[in-house]
Amino acid sequence: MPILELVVGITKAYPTTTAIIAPLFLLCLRSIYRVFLHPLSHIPGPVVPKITSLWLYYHAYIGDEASTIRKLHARYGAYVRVSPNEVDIGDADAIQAIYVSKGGFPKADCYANFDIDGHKTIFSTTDHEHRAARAKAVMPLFSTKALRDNENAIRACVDRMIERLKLESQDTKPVNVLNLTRSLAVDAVSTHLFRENYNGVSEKGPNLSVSAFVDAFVAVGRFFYLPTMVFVWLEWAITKWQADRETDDSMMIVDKFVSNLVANTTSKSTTYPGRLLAAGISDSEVKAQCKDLVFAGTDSTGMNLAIIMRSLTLYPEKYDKLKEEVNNNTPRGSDAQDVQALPYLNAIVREALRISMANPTRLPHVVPVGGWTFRGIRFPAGSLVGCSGHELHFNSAVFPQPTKFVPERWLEATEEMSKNWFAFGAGSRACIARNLATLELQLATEKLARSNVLDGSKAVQEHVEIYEWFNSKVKGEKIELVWNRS
Ligand code: HEM
Repeated sequence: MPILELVVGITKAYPTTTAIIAPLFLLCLRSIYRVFLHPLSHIPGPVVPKITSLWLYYHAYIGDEASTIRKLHARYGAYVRVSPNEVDIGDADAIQAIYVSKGGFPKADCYANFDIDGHKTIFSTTDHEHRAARAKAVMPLFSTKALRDNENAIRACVDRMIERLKLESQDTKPVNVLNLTRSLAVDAVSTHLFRENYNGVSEKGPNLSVSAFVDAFVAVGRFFYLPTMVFVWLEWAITKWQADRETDDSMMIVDKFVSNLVANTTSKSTTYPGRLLAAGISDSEVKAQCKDLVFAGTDSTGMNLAIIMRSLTLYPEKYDKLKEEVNNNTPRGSDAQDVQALPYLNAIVREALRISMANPTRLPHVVPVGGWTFRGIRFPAGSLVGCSGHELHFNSAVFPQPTKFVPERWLEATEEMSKNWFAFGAGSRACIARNLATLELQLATEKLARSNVLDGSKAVQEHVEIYEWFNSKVKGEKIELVWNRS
């Protein structure tokens, strides 16, 4: 074995040089393998993400992942390799196989970074059976019937938010509507699913008390793709060295709220926690599942409703058209159509869900054993694939002037548009609460029109900029409107 003897000889003669050169040599070999020989080497993309996952970690962290990958799609086509083992797919026809058929491919391991207090949640679990037991228990609460039965209570939450908006709009100072819409979102979720109103709308301060808690979970998105071991250490270090009073207080408030909730719930109760307890889930896990709803239910719905308010302010002619539809419906009394049946109102809701980018990035799933072939392209078992709202919703071939708010486009929606609309994900792991979230948005949009509360409003920011994390974060945490009362 002369080569082996040569290597051993060199190592002994030059130990320091070998210690430096050997890892570099192995890195080079690994890079060559990843670029030219890896089972995903046929997928196009820039060289750096083919070689290292650090590229994806970096863009996820700084919050420009979705728009950066979008530029790559423009250059390389519908399939882009965004890390050594991961492909971003900008083709809505792939949704069926990845997310829908036979339950879709399993979620990627990195969802574990969204576990709460050491528990897998309905959202974070990658295990089909684990999810099924819990989802089956709570699913009846999200049915159209359950929502219809409780519509008046949700409507009352909307009414209270509009009253507060009216009050705040009397001031000459800008109103952060994102804070109000988040307050409504937490009230609607707690009222409907916990049968206990969190009552965020009546909080007087500039920031809702659960906001810092929600933002802490949103910020997990910066580290979404990190291996869970690394994520856990990083989170520990951040909590230790970057402790933040507001977040700690908010965490405590939410913890106390769900602890009381679970302590006062029996397994006979038909609420969200009651149904989970009846399914044999431990108290500690039920608390975590409820916290997950406070996070998921507050952030995305809040963001979408704030975008509706801002868009109606920016486009007064669309606001007038909405008012006309709603006001023509109201006098019909018991013959009035349900909000679900008002075409323009629903077009507004759908369009806001398209442009809001509440969840802009790829929803990564794992190609199962046996691999997957799509449009003649082979994806090996274990590789990660996924589609993103950013890529599908801003596809100008499907949505002309894609970043513009044009509800009218939904009045005659094409099949392509519906196929590319990915606001709630798709298939068995799509948003469990999409009916609830949609109803909240519909009722609030109706009330905005009926109350005339946006009359005379102006948008303060020219652009709303976001960090493109799994759940986007609005830079500055404000979407502001101002009323000219002079
Ligand atoms: C407009 C508002 C909302 C939007 C745009 C939205 C969006 C999404 C999306 C895109 C997913 C799929 C994530 C993935 O596959 O990785 C999802 C899942 C989920 N959402 Fe929502 N969501 C909204 C409101 C809500 C609300 C109000 C709740 C709770 C009350 C909620 C709870 C959940 C849960 C538990 C899941 C995980 C479902 C599963 O994996 O089985 N969401 N949501």
